[in-house]
Amino acid sequence: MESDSDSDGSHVSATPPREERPSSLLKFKASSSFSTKSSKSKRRPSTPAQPPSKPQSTQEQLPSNPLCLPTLPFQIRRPSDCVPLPSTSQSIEILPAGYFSKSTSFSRIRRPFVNFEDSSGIEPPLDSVSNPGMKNEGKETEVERKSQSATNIAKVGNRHPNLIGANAPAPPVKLRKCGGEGNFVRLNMNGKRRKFLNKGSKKKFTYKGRRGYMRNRGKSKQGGEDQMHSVFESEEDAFVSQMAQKNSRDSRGSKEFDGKVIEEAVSAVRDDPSDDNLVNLLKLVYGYDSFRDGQLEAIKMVLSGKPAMLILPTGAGKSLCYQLPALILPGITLVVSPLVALMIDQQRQLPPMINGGLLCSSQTPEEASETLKRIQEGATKVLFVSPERFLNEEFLSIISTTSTVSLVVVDEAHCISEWSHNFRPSFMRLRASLLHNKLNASSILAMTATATTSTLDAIMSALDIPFTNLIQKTQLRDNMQLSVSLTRNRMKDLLMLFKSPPFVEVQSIIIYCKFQSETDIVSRYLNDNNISAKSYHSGIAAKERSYVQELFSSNKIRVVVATVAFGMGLDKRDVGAVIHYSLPESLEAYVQEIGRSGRDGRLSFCHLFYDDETYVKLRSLMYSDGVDEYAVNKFLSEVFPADRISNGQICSLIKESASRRFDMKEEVILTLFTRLELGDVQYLQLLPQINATCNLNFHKTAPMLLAQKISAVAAILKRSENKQGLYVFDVPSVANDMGVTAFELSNQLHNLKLSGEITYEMKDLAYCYRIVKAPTDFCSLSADLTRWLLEVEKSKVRKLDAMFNAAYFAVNICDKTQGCSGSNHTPCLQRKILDYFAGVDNSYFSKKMDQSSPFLRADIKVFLQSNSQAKFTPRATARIMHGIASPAYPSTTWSTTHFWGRYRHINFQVVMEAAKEELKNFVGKDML
Ligand SMILES: Nc1ncnc2c1ncn2[C@@H]1O[C@H](COP(=O)(O)OP(=O)(O)OP(=O)(O)O)[C@@H](O)[C@H]1O
Repeated sequence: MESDSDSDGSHVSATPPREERPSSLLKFKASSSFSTKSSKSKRRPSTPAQPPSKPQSTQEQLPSNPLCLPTLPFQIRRPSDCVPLPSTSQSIEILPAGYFSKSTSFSRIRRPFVNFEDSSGIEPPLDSVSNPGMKNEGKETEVERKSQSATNIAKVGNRHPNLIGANAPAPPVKLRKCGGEGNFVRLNMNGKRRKFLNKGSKKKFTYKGRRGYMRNRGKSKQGGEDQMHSVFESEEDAFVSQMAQKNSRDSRGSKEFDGKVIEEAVSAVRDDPSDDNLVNLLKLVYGYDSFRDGQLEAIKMVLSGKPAMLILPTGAGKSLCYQLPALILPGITLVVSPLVALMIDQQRQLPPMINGGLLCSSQTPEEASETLKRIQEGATKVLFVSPERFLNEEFLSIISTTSTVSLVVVDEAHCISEWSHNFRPSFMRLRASLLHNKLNASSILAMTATATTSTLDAIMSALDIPFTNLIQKTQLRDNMQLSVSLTRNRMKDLLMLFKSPPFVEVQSIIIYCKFQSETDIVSRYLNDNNISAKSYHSGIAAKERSYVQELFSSNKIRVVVATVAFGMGLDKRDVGAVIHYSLPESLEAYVQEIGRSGRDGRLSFCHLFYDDETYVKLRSLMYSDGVDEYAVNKFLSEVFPADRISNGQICSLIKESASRRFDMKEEVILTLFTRLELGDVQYLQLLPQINATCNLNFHKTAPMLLAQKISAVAAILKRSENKQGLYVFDVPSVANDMGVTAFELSNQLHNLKLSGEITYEMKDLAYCYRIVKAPTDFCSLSADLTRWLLEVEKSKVRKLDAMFNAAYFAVNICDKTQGCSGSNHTPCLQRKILDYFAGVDNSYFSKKMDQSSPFLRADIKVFLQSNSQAKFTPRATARIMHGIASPAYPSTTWSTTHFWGRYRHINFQVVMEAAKEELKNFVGKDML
């Protein structure tokens, strides 16, 4: 995305020197502030060079197309081509109740706020407190820091009360001496409740140290960019493991509580779930005097067995809404969460009398079986489980046969919806039918802080939650002061922000950047200016990340400069400011990220820098997941191979190579699979991913002799190729021949290995699925799937546009009659955010991208001619013109072309259309 050099034959360009910025954007008031730095000046001089090394052409690697794949490198579809297969801006007054508290935080600021629109408005740094963090960084004790922080906050204006609810600040939790074992209500194997034997024995509760959870997988994200999913389970690593171990060591070991008193309070609630009894239990368990807004309502709904949808702001206390019911309900509570780090954090925060467990795919088999054993023993009251694990047949059967599932909690429930900012295909597979039929779950609770109306619809219909059971409070806390400024020089402006009130006085700050490289540069710059900072992103070694988080959590460093990889699951209560160095990708992401601040209820400060160049770059990136019909068709033809389709057949698709062949990210492939499983017609059933290729070696008995005795060996010999003495075969194919599952075949191989007959190695991680009903009309199916994916892509672009619009509005359009002043735009940003969540269209600004360029077609032509050895689709060509890497066209190969990212400022769709026209001409000419 970043690179741009002249190095291939395509240096002969029809284009004059590149425009330095999107020209149409310049027409707008705000756009006068584009970075004046010429990107061209950074480029190497144009030298005739070799064309980029030949890419792995997606088409060349395909098997002959049994369906309607064209011979052209792109597809022009006509219905007759398809051969069916045989039968196989609102006013503040209308805002929701509770939107603004009577004492809104922004109205309490007494000091003038730094104004980035008018530098004359910037207050000089206060001499005495010019940068308290600078003096003793890493040396102050926590007490000193806290007292200084309190003084500083007081200097800024006032100590802000906890505005999240109507509650007074929470008193410290006082836990009494234990009168029983940790989990005073246990399940036996029948799922029935039984009391502890040592009830009332006054035995001191200690939390047993738990084993590490995850193996070190230390992967770094390709491309230097941390998308939200980069920190999800598939990429969890040693950091998570370390945190898990640390948490299990230090979370609960020293706490004590009076189990008998709590047990009595629980019994009282069971008999009569009145407000008084619940508040009494709240006090005993947490030490809090009252529930926050929405908590009591949600808890009562869950206790009454009704499915509930809960929308509360970040840091408002959603976790308590399942923790307390978990204590009261007889069975186990399952919490499905998208992020292992989040699960670990939530497990750590469980009160000591609630025994927690964790299950995720990155655990070792030993760790997972230990957790399962504890569940079977009834020793686990709340189980945090990743969706991948949750959907595993084995898990479902263990849970349903050994436990009573009282409650299933879907945390970050927006991940269920493809219209959310953070869609997870595995979440989409969580459905009410599954939860009820397979688990017999008594109750369901879905929770999120960020859901638009369409996301909400999707969640509630997937989980069968009626709208009467929606508990929705405002999606914003009002103790966050929101400011925004257009930046010409982000680095300089950032430093200025740090030197100005109120930021100069804030002790704990997170800066969010889009790219990993930015985090390193910014943190170095801050350190050079005596502000202690560390960078954090998924490319940093796990140990180092863990260390950075610890330094930050213990206030030994003032600033963490991070990508989105940091923060989810972070409940550091005293983060006083969040600065967005780059525009977030959506208002949902913005709300989540600023929600890391002010969790102690005090006023926090959130500043957003925006500039048009970053917006244009991000807008390009929104097209990196999209696919077109040509690719979907290829995908379908491999998933349902014409020669091998039979219902019930188990098949596999190797992830890495498929991703390159279809030029689709693995996540997109999984999304398609999910859609084929859960759409109107169920075409397939997804099975757990497996290593699909087996390399096997015989040791004791000759293969033919062994085959006479063992049917698995006979089946293997039939299907395998001999490669340098090794028998290489596809595991699902052999399993199909034998009429067993791949899992059963693996068990047989394992036994043969134990007997010394064979050794083997499994590789090539693959999606595994059972064909339920092969589609009869591939063409209309691929058209439907493509339409859906394009809608999802458009929705992502609209989200970014809405984010940009909000920032643009604040800086350029806001008339400051509603309480905004200087760069402080809390009222208007809050309104924009709430409008957005309520479904009010914010996308008026999206049309401002350039719609064309006189040189575009000519440049595409030159590009195609100079890379005639490769085959392109219109989308692949447009991606290169936008500088977007994809599995089949990686940046390592293609960023060397002169055209890489050259037309980023032109609407992607326009570039794609132009590419389509040129490809038609190009291929046509070639054929003459
Ligand atoms: N009734 C209450 N009174 C005082 N403090 C509370 C209350 N309920 C929860 N809290 C505290 O609020 C903090 C945030 O809670 P929690 O982590 O559950 O928030 P959340 O809504 O899940 O936030 P996020 O969406 O950001 O994960 C915790 O430290 C918790 O102890």
